[in-house]
Amino acid sequence: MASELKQNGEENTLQSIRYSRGRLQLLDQRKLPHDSVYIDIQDSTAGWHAIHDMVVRGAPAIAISAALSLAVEVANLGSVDWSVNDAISFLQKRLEFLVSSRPTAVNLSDAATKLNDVVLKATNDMSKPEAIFQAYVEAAEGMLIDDIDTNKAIGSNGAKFILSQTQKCHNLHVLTHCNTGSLATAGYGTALGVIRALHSEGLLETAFCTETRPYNQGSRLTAYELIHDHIPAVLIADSAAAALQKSGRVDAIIVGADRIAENGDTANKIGTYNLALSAFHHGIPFYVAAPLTSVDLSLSSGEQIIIEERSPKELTHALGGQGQQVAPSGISVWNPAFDVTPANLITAIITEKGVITKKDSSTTFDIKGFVESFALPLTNETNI
Ligand SMILES: CSC[C@H]1O[C@H](OP(=O)(O)O)[C@H](O)[C@@H]1O
Repeated sequence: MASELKQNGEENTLQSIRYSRGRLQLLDQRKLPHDSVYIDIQDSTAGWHAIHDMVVRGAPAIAISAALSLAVEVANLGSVDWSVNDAISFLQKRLEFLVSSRPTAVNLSDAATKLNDVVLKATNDMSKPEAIFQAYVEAAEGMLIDDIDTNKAIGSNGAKFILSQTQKCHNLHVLTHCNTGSLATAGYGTALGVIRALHSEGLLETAFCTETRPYNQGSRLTAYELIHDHIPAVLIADSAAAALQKSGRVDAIIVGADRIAENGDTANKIGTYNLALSAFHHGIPFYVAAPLTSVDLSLSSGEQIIIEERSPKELTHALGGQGQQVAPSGISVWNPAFDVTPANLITAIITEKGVITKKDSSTTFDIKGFVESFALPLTNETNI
């Protein structure tokens, strides 16, 4: 067993997840950009709270953090007088509990389903609880390691495709929303990974990032990442995004995803739909960048995606609910954390396996066909 799991090989302040077998630390993203504080996560209960309270956030990051929180719990169990069935039941119940921490990002339930499959397969091959626990831990660790390669493939595919679609051969101005970088993944990022790839190829003039109220993932996290990587960046208010597009200073918009339905309808941070509507009006290409673990083929359209509603305090108090009260007591609040952008407003979906475009005059995507073309396991809602 690897005693020290090397992740992206370098210590940096953008590492949302720090892991070695038996130990998990999560960067407390609620304290960024001012303080870089890591919290020790001892078990799946602590993992659940870290995800629910947005210590860690971002669809891939919450899936990996959940998986690893149970891995450290298992690694530190010590000797238990359990049967094989006890071990399976324990893992399945903890995975089901972890999935309940946040409802919208499918990556979390996708990871739980895959880990459950690993556990059941291990049961067939081995007859000791320790062996089943070992199989679980190694599979969870694999998700951490694989994510960075996935994100770099998304970055490369996205940069090539965006360049192929624009008349400009450099000096691109790209607008992004929320945070989809190293802080939302195991490293490098998805939509922000595409921006990193464009920058590293010398193709990017400016990355515009929205502040992304009410939780300010853009002003607190994406701006932090862009400054950290010395990428030329401009922060704008969410409400300035349409005016910026009207000014002609945006060549493309690229966002992440929390759950993509079979037809390409995409749930993402609240405000994404606004951007897509404005992009459509201004004739600006609108791209979604996400790993295939963000696809939920069990949903035919975005109508069925559950949208998380978060605390009113995120609006009535500054700093996403952590600061002073700014709205009068007693005001009613509606605070959906995500919205759904219909496929007809999305130009293309950039994945680690390639870019999904619409066929002919279709207004929707055939994601099932894309996934099957790689003979990949079909992603469906968790079955645990
Ligand atoms: C690559 S992260 C995907 C997605 O997650 C973020 O939501 P949250 O910060 O609430 O976890 C945002 O919707 C990103 O686009």
